[in-house]
Amino acid sequence: MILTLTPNPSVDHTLEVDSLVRGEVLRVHATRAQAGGKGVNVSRALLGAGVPTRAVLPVGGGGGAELTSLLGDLPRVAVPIDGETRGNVTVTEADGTTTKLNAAGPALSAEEVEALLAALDDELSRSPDWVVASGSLPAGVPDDLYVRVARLAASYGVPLALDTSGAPLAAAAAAGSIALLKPNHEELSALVDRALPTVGTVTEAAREVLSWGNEAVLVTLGSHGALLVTGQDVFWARGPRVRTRSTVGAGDSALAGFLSREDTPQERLRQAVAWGTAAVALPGTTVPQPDDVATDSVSPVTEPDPLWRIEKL
Ligand SMILES: Nc1ncnc2c1ncn2[C@@H]1O[C@H](COP(=O)(O)OP(=O)(O)O)[C@@H](O)[C@H]1O
Ligand SMILES: O=P(O)(O)OC[C@H]1O[C@](O)(COP(=O)(O)O)[C@@H](O)[C@@H]1O
Repeated sequence: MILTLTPNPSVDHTLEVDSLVRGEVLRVHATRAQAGGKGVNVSRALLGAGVPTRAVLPVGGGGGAELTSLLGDLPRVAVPIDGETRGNVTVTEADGTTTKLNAAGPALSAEEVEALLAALDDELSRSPDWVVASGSLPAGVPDDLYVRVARLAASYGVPLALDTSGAPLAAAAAAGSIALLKPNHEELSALVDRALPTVGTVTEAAREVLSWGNEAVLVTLGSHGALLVTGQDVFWARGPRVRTRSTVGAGDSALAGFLSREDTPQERLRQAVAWGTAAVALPGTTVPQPDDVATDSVSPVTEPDPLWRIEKL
C-alpha cells in the first residue's frame, strides 16, 4: 500500500484555448475541474493501476466539498480545516503549451497541522510500503514540515518519497533520511544553487544531495526524460515523442509509475518515464490508466555520457 500526504491539495480547473494572448478576449473550447495536488495525483494514478493507496489531505469550505466529490472512491483520510481548499488554474494551448496559476491555498492553524500529522502517524502505523509527501506547503505550515514527516516515517521504518520545491525541499533534503527525492531539473538547480546544463552536472548535484544522507534522486527533465541517481548507478531514459496536451500531473504520474511495483532501479525508471510521457498526452490533470502507458517504448541507458547536454536529450 502506498500512502500519500498532500498538505495543499486543489481543485484543478483547466481551460483549453487555441493560443493564449495576454490582454485579449479568448474563446475557451473546453473546461474541466479535476482533483489535484501532487500526492492526490500520485494516489489517483496508482488507484487506476490497481495499486492499493490511501491519501491523507486537509479539506475545507466549498472547495473542499468539491474536491471530496471529485475524489470519488479514492481511499483517503480527509482532515477538516477552517480555510478554503484552493482552486488552481491551468491554460493549455493547441500546441501543448501549458500555463499554470497555482493559488497559495488556505492558511492552516497550528492545531490543524498537528491533526494532519496525527492522521499521517496513524496511517504509518499500518506499515504502508511507501509514504509519498508532495507539493507546496500552505501558509501557516512551517518549512520544516517534511523534516517532521521524514522523522515520523523513519520511526516506523517506512521509506519516504518526497516531491516538493523551494525552502521545504531544502530543509528536508539537508536533514536527510529520504529514500527518494523527485525534483525536476529546475528544482534541483535551485536546491544546489547553480545551473545544471549537462548529464554530468545534474548527476553531481544529485550526488551532493545523496551525500546529505539521502538514498536516491529521480530528476525529471520534462521532455528530456529523467535521470535516476543512486549511490551506485546513474540511469537515464526518455519516452517517445508524443503530442503534448497538458504537462500538469506528469511529474506526479512519473512518481506513481516509479513506485507502482517493486523492481530494479532501471525498471522503476522505465515505468516512471512511461507514465510521465503518457500523462502529457492527456488533457488537464488527467492521470494515465494502464492502457495509456507504453512501457516497451522506453529503454533506460546505464551510465549516460556526462557530457550530454540536457537540452539535446
Ligand atoms: N513535454 C513533454 N514531452 C514528453 N514527456 C514529458 C514532457 N513533460 C514531461 N514529460 C514526462 O513526464 C516526466 C515528468 O515531467 P517533469 O515536467 O519533469 O515533472 P514536473 O511535472 O514534476 O515538473 C518527465 O520525466 C517525462 O518523462
Ligand atoms: O503544490 P504545488 O506545488 O502548488 O502544485 C500543485 C499543482 O501541481 C499538480 O499536483 C501537478 O503537479 P505536476 O505537474 O508536478 O505533476 C496539480 O494537480 C496541482 O494543481
